[in-house]
Amino acid sequence: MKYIQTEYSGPLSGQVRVPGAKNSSLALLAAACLADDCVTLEGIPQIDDIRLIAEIGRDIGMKLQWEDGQVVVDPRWIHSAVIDPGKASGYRASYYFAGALLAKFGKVTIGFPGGDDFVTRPIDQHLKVFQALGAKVELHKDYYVVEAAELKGADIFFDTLTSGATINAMLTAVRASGQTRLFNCAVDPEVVDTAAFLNRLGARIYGAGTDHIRIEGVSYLNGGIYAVIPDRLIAGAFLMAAGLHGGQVTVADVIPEHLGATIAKLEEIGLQVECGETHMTAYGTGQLKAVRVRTGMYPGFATDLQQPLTALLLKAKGKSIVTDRVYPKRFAHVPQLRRLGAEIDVRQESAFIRGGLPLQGGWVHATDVRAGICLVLAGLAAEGTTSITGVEHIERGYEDVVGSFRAIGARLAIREMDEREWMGQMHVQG
Ligand SMILES: CC(=O)N[C@H]1[C@@H](OP(=O)(O)OP(=O)(O)OC[C@H]2O[C@@H](n3ccc(=O)[nH]c3=O)[C@H](O)[C@@H]2O)O[C@H](CO)[C@@H](O)[C@@H]1O
Ligand SMILES: C=C(OP(=O)(O)O)C(=O)O
Repeated sequence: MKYIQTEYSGPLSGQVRVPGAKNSSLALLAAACLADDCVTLEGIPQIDDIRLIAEIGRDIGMKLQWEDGQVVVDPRWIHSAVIDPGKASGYRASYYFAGALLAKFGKVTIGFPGGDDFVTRPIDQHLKVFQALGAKVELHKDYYVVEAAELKGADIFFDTLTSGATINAMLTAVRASGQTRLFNCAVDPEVVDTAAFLNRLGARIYGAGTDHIRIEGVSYLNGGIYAVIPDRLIAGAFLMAAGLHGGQVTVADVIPEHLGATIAKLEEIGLQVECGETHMTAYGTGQLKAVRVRTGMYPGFATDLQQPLTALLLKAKGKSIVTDRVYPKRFAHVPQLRRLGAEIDVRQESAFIRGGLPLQGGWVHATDVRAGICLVLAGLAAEGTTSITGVEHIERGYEDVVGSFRAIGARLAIREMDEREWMGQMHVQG
């Protein structure tokens, strides 16, 4: 059993190179299925979610080959649109294979999405897209089947802002006959990135990045080369690390505009943030202010950054309130932070944080990727040693979490324990 051990670390300073975005990469690799020739993707991170996609790809005949930091995808030999339910449920964004394979083959059988568990993560808007474009959806216990004799363009009004279903609608409609118009679309950078990639292959998608997207169906998509956008969520968490003890952290290879709401919130808390064209530096002044944060869909404050921000707010004297409007139950990190001495109450969709209290190291468990990063930050701020289990969740989204935090002076390591030690720990933790 792997765990991460962190030690109290003083001011964190240094530079981190930000890898390609997990959430875009998951969409682009499924989108690559739609091409009629080889596609080269640059910047795809080597994380567990991507390794799972490579396995799914192998099962269905789509080859993925890593060459000098690029992934070459050959979709010409895909022979199956049946995806093992266990693998599909091993990560969240398997629904993109549903859209892409339906578009290419007219039928797909696939397990329900897994990924981080925030109590409810419906996929009704994805299914609505498939049906609106002419497909029949059958739901079974562990999998669903989507089938269409022909996909025909349609007008689709999303009931809620969803980046996943907006992307999936583009994947499904890109080869449909006629015109598809999407209304009330998410405007996340990952939506724009997916549209830009498909357009590079010859798709005709207009308006991505606004709330209204128009897609003119095409019958053929070329191969091509494309670089995925940087991971704004990894970048954001490293900027927050600068605030823990008054350090200075530079994130390189980023698109600063993608982090507008994060910069504004960090400045409100008391950090200074300087932006260059492709890098950003956060300076912790040592004076942190308690604040109110409400998550929202892009360009609002990202739900994926509320957990790391909570770790920072534990250091800000006074009462902070973090409200998650996107995933109102995304607070599984809170009981873990309490183990380290944090005083946080969760009521409805908000965490009420009493900041400025000392934290003391202990054993904690990461339940999802960003909860894991929150615990790493809290562990670096806590006196003594903190041991974080659930590393597999962090590795879904981070290539080398230990190496990248060490690059800014953090004291942490990956450790292993055998089953007997683990059982002993479980006993101590109750
Ligand atoms: C792989 C991936 O890209 N994951 C990201 C993606 O998840 P994901 O694509 O699952 O999230 P969405 O953008 O779709 O979800 C946004 C909101 O819409 C709701 N909703 C979504 C789909 C649906 O069919 N019905 C519905 O009600 C969700 O419950 C949520 O409240 O965006 C989330 C919100 O920024 C991020 O936290 C995740 O990191
Ligand atoms: C929620 C996340 O991931 P996923 O949607 O893949 O579960 C995340 O990246 O924070």
